[in-house]
Amino acid sequence: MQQLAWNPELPTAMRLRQLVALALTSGRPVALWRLPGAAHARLCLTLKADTALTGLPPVLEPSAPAGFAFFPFWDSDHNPPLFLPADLFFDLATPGTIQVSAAAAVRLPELRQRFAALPPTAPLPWHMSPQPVPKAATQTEYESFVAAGVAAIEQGTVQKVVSSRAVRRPLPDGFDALAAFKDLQQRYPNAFVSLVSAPGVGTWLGATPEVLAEITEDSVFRTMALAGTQPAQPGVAPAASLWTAKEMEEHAMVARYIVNCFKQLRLREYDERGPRVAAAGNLLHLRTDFAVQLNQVPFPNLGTDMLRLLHPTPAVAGMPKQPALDFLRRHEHYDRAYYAGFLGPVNLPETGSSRLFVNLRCLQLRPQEAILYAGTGLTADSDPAREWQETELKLQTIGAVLE
Ligand SMILES: C=C(O[C@@H]1C=C(C(=O)O)C=C[C@H]1O)C(=O)O
Repeated sequence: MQQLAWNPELPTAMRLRQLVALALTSGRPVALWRLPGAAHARLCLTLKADTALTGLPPVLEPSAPAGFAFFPFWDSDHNPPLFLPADLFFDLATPGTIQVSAAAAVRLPELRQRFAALPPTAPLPWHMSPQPVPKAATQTEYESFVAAGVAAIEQGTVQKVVSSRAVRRPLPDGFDALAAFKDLQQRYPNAFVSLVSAPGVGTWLGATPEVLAEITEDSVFRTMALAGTQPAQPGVAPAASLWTAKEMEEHAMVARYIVNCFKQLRLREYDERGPRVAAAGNLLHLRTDFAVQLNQVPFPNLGTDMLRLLHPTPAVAGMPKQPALDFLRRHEHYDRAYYAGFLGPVNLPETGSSRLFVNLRCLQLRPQEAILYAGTGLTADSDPAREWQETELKLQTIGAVLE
């Protein structure tokens, strides 16, 4: 990547808006994200939309291309796996410059011209999905779906299944996805906040608490089991919260699944911490963290291999995986699309670092409305009305930007 000055006279917010406009007005994919705890967002823009259609899960080795992965829950023609190569990379921590790939360097004069010609106040033409709007379950429908899940658990078909639903909400007047992205960063400093827009795929906005697979700059692989939910109580420290056997069991299944993935690869040297209580917006979750020192184990492809084994985890699908997926295919009755898939930067900005998150607490943008998504892990003790209530609580995280 080559670093160069990019319209340093423009205020940062304007430059960000114009870079997004450059992508959207020319049919190109763009991703914006802010890592948990980070002060600044980043942007990755791909010059050729068709190069983003990889059809495969991303490779996390340092030799793999740098870019942004956007992977659906179910891999299909309707919801193709994307990898946005970073032709243009903009880090809002260093707003005076952008980084460009060799392919973009060749086209710089044209890109600069197009950028300069963009009307600064035009509304942003976000990419919209060509798929029909997913069916939104009523409370009665959702509760009977949950009851079917509990029955499947009682019959022994599955041990755990994660039911979910979509909700349609009108967009407030003057809704601006970039302003919503900024709002999410302020509201949820510890979430992974993202805004992804790609032709033929649509536009997704989210603030997720769940790491799927990370490789940090200091060569540590990390993943987490995040499951078990309750509302945060004002004035009560998260660590003082009480958890039921149902929630502990729901969580333990995810932790055991991760340990089994390590076992399948014959990796024994991992560090496991938890369960601890983690706050995410208005909710508390049980969380167990796993870490592997990559320079102390003979597994150079651990990140790539674990990613393929992990997704979809029992935090979003169920246990055992295949019967749980079969149950969802038969009973869920809507298209999750990229909800409960995963997303995040690979080898970006540093070669050798990747940060992939489960796409939760998210919405999909449509011309006049937003589709919001939420799910809950079911066990034999689940009560349908309470599970509905839990999805309502989870919807509040992303729903906050529509108020
Ligand atoms: C499925 C969602 O969240 C997942 C399910 C949880 C649970 O069932 O307790 C908790 C965290 C996430 O792993 C969602 O937010 O939609």
